[in-house]
Amino acid sequence: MTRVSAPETRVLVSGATGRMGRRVIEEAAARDDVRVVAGVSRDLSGEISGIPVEPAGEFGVVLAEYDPDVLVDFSVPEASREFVADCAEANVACVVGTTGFEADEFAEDEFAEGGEAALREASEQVPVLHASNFSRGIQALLRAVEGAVRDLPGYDVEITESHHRHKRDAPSGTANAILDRIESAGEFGGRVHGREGESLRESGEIGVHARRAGGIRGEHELLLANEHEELRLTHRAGSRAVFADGALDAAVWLAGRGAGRYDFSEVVAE
Ligand SMILES: NC(=O)C1=CN([C@@H]2O[C@H](COP(=O)(O)OP(=O)(O)OC[C@H]3O[C@@H](n4cnc5c(N)ncnc54)[C@H](OP(=O)(O)O)[C@@H]3O)[C@@H](O)[C@H]2O)C=CC1
Ligand SMILES: O=C(O)C1=N[C@H](C(=O)O)C[C@H](O)C1
Repeated sequence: MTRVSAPETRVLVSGATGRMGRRVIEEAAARDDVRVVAGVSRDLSGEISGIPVEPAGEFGVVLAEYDPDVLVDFSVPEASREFVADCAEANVACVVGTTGFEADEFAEDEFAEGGEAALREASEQVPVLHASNFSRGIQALLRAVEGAVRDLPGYDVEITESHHRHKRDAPSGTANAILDRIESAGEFGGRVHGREGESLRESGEIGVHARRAGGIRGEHELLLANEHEELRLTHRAGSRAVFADGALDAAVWLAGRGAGRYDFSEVVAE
């Protein structure tokens, strides 16, 4: 009997020369369900691990030439918006891992009702999945956050995230996603980013702290405390492979779906 295997998902990587782009290319090489057909970069024309890298400035031409099923984007917001708009025109699905968009651009209601124009518009024509964190552990953390906040009303809430010294945006996209979950699960005042000088903690505020040092891949801790006890929920990424593989899982899952906005929790649930 001849065994018919599922076709590989053809992936184009934007931000291909970056820490994540390179890792996506490396991880894809070890899988048989995806194939990176090309990467794009502003500066490099050549190859990364045998994969052709084409000019980002000719993105539309690259889409036509390589005919990918899915774009996997780990770049910067200003570039990501353009890539996604071009993909919508070319009927290419989009998995976006880039963070650092304007506050609330990607908040769930904002996306649906008018926040991030490029993603919203693209999702009317092609499937679009944006996640600030493609690790499965963070998906579990997000669910745990909701339960903890609901179960511990009135507890003080603080988030600390730690990343490598090259990270451009703060707080991290993941910290923002955790903040959104906290605020949807309970009644809180405002977000307070760091503290200095006269800064007595007010009831209901959520403290947010960003550390940048060395090569830390990504750590997020949620602390809930009252006078008598502390609960700490911590996630630590040991390698960028966890993000790259999650994004590739999302690409395989997204290929062939109808236009719309999708969430990484749907990928993890299957
Ligand atoms: N969702 C998730 O799970 C994760 C998300 N991230 C996010 O992914 C993003 C990238 O992270 P990382 O790989 O560490 O960053 P890097 O700085 O290493 O890479 C970013 C890449 O984007 C490209 N780029 C930068 N500016 C432009 C531009 N104007 N036009 C086109 N391309 C551009 C650069 O390539 P070149 O200069 O060659 O064009 C660069 O290689 C960040 O937003 C980060 O927060 C990171 C890890 C996990
Ligand atoms: O820039 C990074 O490295 C990471 N960015 C993402 C974020 O901003 O949340 C995810 C992960 O923590 C690594």
